[in-house]
Amino acid sequence: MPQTRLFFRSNGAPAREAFSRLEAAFEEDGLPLAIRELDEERDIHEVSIYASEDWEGVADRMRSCLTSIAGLSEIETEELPEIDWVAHSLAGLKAVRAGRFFVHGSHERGQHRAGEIPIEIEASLAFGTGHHGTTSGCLEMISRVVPREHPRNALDLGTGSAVLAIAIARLAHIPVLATDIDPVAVRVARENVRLNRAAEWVETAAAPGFHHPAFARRMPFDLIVANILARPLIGLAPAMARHLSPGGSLILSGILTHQRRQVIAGYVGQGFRHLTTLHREEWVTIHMKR
Ligand SMILES: C[S@@+](CC[C@H](N)C(=O)[O-])C[C@H]1O[C@@H](n2cnc3c(N)ncnc32)[C@H](O)[C@@H]1O
Repeated sequence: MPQTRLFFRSNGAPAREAFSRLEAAFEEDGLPLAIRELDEERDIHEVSIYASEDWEGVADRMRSCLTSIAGLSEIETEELPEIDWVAHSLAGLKAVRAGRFFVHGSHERGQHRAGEIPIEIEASLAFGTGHHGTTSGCLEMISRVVPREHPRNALDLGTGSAVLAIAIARLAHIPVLATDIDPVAVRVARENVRLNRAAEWVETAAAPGFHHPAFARRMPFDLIVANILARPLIGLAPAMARHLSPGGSLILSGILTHQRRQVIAGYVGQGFRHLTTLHREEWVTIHMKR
C-alpha cells in the first residue's frame, strides 16, 4: 500500500513537545512517527508521521493536537514510492562479507561459508544492510575486538536495522541494548532481531542519545558501538565515558577521514585512548578504550 509522509519543521523544544503529543494521540493507530535533527547549528528538527490511508484525516487530527504549540511550520506531505523491498533487494543488493559476518537478503539465505556468521537483513526504511563503509567497518572491528576482549554487556547506539547488535549477539552470546532515535528504525530493528533469532540477547528501545531508563538499568557497558556521525558523536563523548566501564571498548563510525582527529581529540578529553582505525572508502571506524 502506498504511504504518505506528513511532516513539519521547528526548533528542537517545540518539535519534541509536538512529537510526544502526537505519540500519545496516535498510539492506538500504530502509525510510525519519527523525529530527526536536520540542522544542528540552526536547531531545525523535523517530525513525521507515516499514514497508509486517509492522510487528510491524519493531518486534521495532527493540527488539532498541535494548535497550542508555537513555531511549527505548516504540515507538508510527501507521497512515498511503493517499493517492493524484497524485489529491490533481489535486484540491487548482493550479500556483504565483513570480518566474520555474511550480511545477506532472504534470496541469499544459506549461502554463507563455513565459519561465517550469517545475518539476514532486507533493505528497508532503516539504515544498515552492510553495504555502507561505516557498517562494514564496524562489523570488521567487532570481529577483531570481541574474540579478544570477551565483553559481557554491550550497547549499540544508533542501531538502525540492528545489524551490529545482531552481529555482537551472534558472535559473543551476550546481552546487547540496541537503541535508535528513530522509532521507525526501532520497529525494523525489532523485526530483524526476531528474524535472526537474537531476541534472547538483544533489547531494543527508541531513545535520543542516552535518554531512556534502559541505560540506567543496563549500564555500565563494556562494549559500546555507535555508527552515527562525527558531530553528534563528539557531543555524546561525556555520556559515553559515563556509561562505559573502565577498560571497556568503544567502536565509533560515521566519521569521514578528515574528521578523525577531531573525534579522537573529543574522546581523549574524556579519558579515552585511541587504539586502531579502519579505513573504508572515505569513512573511518575507530577503536578506543577507556
Ligand atoms: C548510520 S546509521 C547506522 C545504523 C547501523 N548501526 C549500522 O551500522 O549500519 C545511524 C543511525 O543512528 C540513528 N541516530 C542518529 N542520531 C542518534 C542519536 N542521537 N541517538 C540515537 N540514535 C541516533 C539514526 O536514526 C540511524 O538509524
